[in-house]
Amino acid sequence: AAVSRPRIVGRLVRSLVARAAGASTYAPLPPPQKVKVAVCQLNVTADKTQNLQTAKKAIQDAAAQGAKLVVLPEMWNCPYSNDSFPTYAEDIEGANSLSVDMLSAVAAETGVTLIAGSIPERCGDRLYNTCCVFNSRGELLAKHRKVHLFDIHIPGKITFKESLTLSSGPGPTVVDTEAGRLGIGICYDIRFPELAQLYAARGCQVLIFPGAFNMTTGPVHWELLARARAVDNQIFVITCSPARNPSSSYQAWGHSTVVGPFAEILATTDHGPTTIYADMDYSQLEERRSNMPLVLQKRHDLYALLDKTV
Ligand SMILES: O=C(O)CCC(=O)C(=O)O
Repeated sequence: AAVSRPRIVGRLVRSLVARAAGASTYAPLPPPQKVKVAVCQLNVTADKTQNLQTAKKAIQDAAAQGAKLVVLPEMWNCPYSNDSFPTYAEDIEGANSLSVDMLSAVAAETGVTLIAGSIPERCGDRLYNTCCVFNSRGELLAKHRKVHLFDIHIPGKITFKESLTLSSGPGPTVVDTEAGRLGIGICYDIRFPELAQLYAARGCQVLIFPGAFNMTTGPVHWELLARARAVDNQIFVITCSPARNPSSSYQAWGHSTVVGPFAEILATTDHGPTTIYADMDYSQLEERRSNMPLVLQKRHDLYALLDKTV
């Protein structure tokens, strides 16, 4: 039976969302020191009920393997298309969100911290591409609405305009969880280094990007961007894609990956449905940053990260 879903407003524990300033040195790191993460590269179909079942089983299996942090892909409950977003959208703040009910219940049942990829969110007359974060009691800790919409035109290759249906989110999302301090971005958000820098400056230990790159940009940019964000900020980076579904109009690149703070690949995969695991040791953050103290060596007299959100 589903865990009863208290009013989401009450569950959105905004006080847990770190609002610390974008300092020029890294903020102190909260516990724990080690976290096993599962990154679920789910097969996404046009059947929402099936997508929910697939996600639920993947989370349960990941928890049974000992994962404490579980990550789902971008748009895991619906096909990635502007036609689908309005149809599959749910009111996350409302009482009848099938996806949120399932996620909340399975997080509570398994006791994992759940970074629930993204789903199309309806709020009034707007739609957002939204990632929900649940704690091990199934409470919604935070939600990230994709900040940078995916509007691109590469002639003969790919044209996509999320802004036809979606609105962009208000800002960055830093969330303190039992699995550490996390900075959330969705797919295209990974292309903007300032967002990752801002998260690092606020003491995040891991940057998590549910995403669905494609067959044009995926092969060239997906891993490069994840490793670039990791090496620049000496931080863990997780990307989580849907599996490639041959019958889908949008061919996802797959290749979900976990990157360490030396930009080393800790776990990765090809494009099929699977779950990958990695053990993240947060003491490596201090080690890498003391071996190579980039944040101290920056020429703060020459340039600065301007955080306009505090
Ligand atoms: O940046 C890219 O190449 C792909 C981004 C994307 O697919 C998305 O933001 O959903």
